[in-house]
Amino acid sequence: MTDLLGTSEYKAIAAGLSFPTQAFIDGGFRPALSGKTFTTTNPATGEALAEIAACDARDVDLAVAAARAAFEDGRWSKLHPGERKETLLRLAALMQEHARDLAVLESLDAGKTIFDCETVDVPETIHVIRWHAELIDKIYDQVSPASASHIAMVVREPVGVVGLVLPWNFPLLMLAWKIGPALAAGCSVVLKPAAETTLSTLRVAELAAEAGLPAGVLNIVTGSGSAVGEPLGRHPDVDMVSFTGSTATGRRFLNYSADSNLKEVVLELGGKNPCVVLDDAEDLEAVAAHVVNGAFWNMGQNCSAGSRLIVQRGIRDRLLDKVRAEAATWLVGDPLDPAIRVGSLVSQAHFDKVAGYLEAAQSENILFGGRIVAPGFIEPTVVETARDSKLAVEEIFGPILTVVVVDSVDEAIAVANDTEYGLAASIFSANGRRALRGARALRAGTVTVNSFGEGDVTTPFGGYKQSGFGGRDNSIHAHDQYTQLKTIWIDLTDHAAGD
Ligand SMILES: NC(=O)C1=CN([C@@H]2O[C@H](COP(=O)(O)OP(=O)(O)OC[C@H]3O[C@@H](n4cnc5c(N)ncnc54)[C@H](OP(=O)(O)O)[C@@H]3O)[C@@H](O)[C@H]2O)C=CC1
Ligand SMILES: CCCCCC/C=C/C(=O)O
Repeated sequence: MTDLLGTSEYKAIAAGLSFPTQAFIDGGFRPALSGKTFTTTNPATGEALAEIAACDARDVDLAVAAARAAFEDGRWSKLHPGERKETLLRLAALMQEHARDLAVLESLDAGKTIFDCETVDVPETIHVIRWHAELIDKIYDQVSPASASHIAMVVREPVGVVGLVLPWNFPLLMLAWKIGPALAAGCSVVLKPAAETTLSTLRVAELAAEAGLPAGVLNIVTGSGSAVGEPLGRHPDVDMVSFTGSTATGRRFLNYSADSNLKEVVLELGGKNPCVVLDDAEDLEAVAAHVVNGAFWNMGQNCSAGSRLIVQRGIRDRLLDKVRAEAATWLVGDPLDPAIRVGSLVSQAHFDKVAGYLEAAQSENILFGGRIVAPGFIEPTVVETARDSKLAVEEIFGPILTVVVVDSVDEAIAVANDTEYGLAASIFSANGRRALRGARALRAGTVTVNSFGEGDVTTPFGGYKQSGFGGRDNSIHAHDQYTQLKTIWIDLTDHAAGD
């Protein structure tokens, strides 16, 4: 467990931080070709943090060309897997050395609490990079059951140049979920961080260079979705794109692919994830802790947030008392105060969007919270509502939990599945058989029983329905995104000898 510092010590670290602000292309930091920049701010204070290179399609072209050259000459793609592993382990070690600075940088840039950055985002990011590094020299290819006169091999090859487009809610962790397997597999990467949360990504690029990652293998093109994300999605020399973000933007990437070179597209999209509590659930304090964590962790800015509580009527009152008590312990305030669990929403624009939902909640039955604490800061809010209300149906991506009361297990599952999304779900019951039947009936990529969570790096993460498709992040299956299968048939017949 990380030893946390005091707020003043974190502020002192923040004041002394240094970090790159230019795009990272072909092994070096450089301004946008246009010379333009954009300002990134600390959403918790509104203060400007840095001017960052505002790249466009011409910078994307440069980065893709660098990635292509690196891929084709094999400086990374053809290295022995064990050598790639050593480089990635050096990167993980450097990130560990600079873990505290990375945590503070992430907190400043995204409004995330230092508590989460120190205890989850940064340690988990390092763990994920290490895990994929360790995996890569342990994956074997296959020999198929062909006849005695043939050998048929099935070998994995890196896909080539991959475009990775990241969201702003877990900037470091999503970077690790994507570059971990992509680099381990031998691909070259052109990565676009979300404009709001670029700084930690650039710092990792700096550390990657220090770790010995060859030039051109990891390129970071900074800028907006329209100026950088779209040209990357449309680029004819990008072999695949792995995207995490909204369903609307994911849809665009399919169009970009269809309109360009039919690049592979892997989408990890939104969610409106149900948390089903059946009336035989036990230890309601523990259940409430999971419910509150699922709904309010990272200010609810989590595609797998348990944002819909579906509770059987018989247990409603007792559970909601516990949920209220638990939510009251989630203090809202300065993200650099380690006692704080609810920091700032990521940006003014996102705050405005969530505040709109809070406004809509005022005409519903608010059970807890419901206030804007300060610009950017919304207190955890629990609101009872109809199953088809706007609040219960749309992805809010903020600290607002909806509660829908049901009368039976079948109704609970029906309400849970009545959504266009299918990323994650939870079910709570003391009866193992009921819980497992429910787990099988819930249409979601990850279902947790008597807990909330996304699993860990060992288990695949991705969605059913409009929560995404094309592959999974995390686990050995993540490598499927970044490799393709080649069949090599060898005919052993010696025609000259007649056998
Ligand atoms: N699944 C998840 O984890 C996430 C879901 N969301 C959901 O999406 C909502 C909107 O958030 P938002 O930031 O707008 O999410 P987006 O899906 O728009 O952003 C995700 C990434 O895509 C980029 N992008 C945006 N527009 C385009 C485009 N036209 N072409 C190519 N790339 C593009 C963004 O760039 P840039 O931001 O720099 O412009 C960012 O890097 C949230 O309120 C939430 O509901 C948001 C983030 C993560
Ligand atoms: C420690 C696991 C954290 C998982 C966060 C998953 C979020 C994904 C997303 O929002 O895209």
